[in-house]
Amino acid sequence: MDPFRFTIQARSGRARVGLLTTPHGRVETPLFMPVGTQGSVKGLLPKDLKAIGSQVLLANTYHLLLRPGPERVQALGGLHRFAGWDGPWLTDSGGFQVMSLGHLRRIDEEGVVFQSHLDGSLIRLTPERSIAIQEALGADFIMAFDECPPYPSSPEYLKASLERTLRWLERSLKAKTRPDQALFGIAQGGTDAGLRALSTRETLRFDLPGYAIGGLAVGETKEEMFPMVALSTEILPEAKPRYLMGVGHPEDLVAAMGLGVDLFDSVYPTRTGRFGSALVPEGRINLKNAQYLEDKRPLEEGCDCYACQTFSRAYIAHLVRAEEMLGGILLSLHNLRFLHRLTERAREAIRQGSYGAFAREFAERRFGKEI
Ligand SMILES: CCNc1nc2cc3[nH]c(NC)nc3cc2c(=O)[nH]1
Repeated sequence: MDPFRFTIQARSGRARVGLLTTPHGRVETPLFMPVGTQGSVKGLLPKDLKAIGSQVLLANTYHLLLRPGPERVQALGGLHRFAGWDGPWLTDSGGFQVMSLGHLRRIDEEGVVFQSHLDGSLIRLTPERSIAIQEALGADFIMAFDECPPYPSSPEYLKASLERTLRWLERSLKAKTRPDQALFGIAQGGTDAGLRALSTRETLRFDLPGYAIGGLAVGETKEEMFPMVALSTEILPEAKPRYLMGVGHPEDLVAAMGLGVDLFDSVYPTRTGRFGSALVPEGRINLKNAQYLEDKRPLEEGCDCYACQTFSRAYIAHLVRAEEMLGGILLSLHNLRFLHRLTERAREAIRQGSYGAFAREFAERRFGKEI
């Protein structure tokens, strides 16, 4: 039986509720994946992530390659055991972080050569090596080794890059040995509709358990990004999960779920939490702002998270000003719970066949009035 079966449970317009089976349990989509870059969602205990409804965690291959190394993680039982999360994990393939973090030295047909941001040592990543690393780490979902072109890129560069990414996808698939891991392909093509369609169609020639929409959320405008998301989900098969990489603003999740996206990841909720901001239906409040120092209300009225059930905005504003660890911890916990509640409510609305009303109500509160 297919260890990664995906079945559609309900539809509302193009939005859908899916049930995704994995070797580490079944998960409901649409879902948001908290990012645990180095095998830890910064400041949060796995048991608390479970309690707020996290289902799948994401870890970064680039970071775990540099430290502690995939061999060590494997020797210590793999990611699930090592990091104390027995639900599904997804690892990325390392290329993207090399572009953004590592000191890229060269990119050619073989792969990429980069300098570690930790000690400057030279490291080579190829499709084969990326898959071997992800197999050692032991995630349930692994990603093909691709190139995410910088924004903006010329059509010529975009085309050459997407063609190489397709050759790298073939090599990634050939290098795969574990049947208990699902390899997702990643479509590219930037914000060029013709190239986006071409890359998506060519990626579909590989029969894979899921497909990612890559190359977006890299600095383009929303007006450029969303037509590419819509185009992608028109082409991608209904029966497979669609993963929009790096998208994590609430309004973007609501729009993309309405376009049939099933999986999301972003550092936004945890990073903005560490920087002192809380996600609320109207948008975001920054607890560094003096106006909250005597505000007895919770971060968000009606939120069921521990931070909102236990503390006031005034206390959390104090923690943020005092640079107490607990400030970032409580805000990260709330922000993730906010996104998990959003996807829970979205799944419920889809089941009721009323996703349009849900999206409109969300938009009215988010954009209806200034905070
Ligand atoms: C799995 C590694 N490959 C890979 N990661 C990505 C991560 C992203 N993160 C964002 N915005 C924050 N866009 C992304 C695009 C890609 C992409 O096109 N490819």
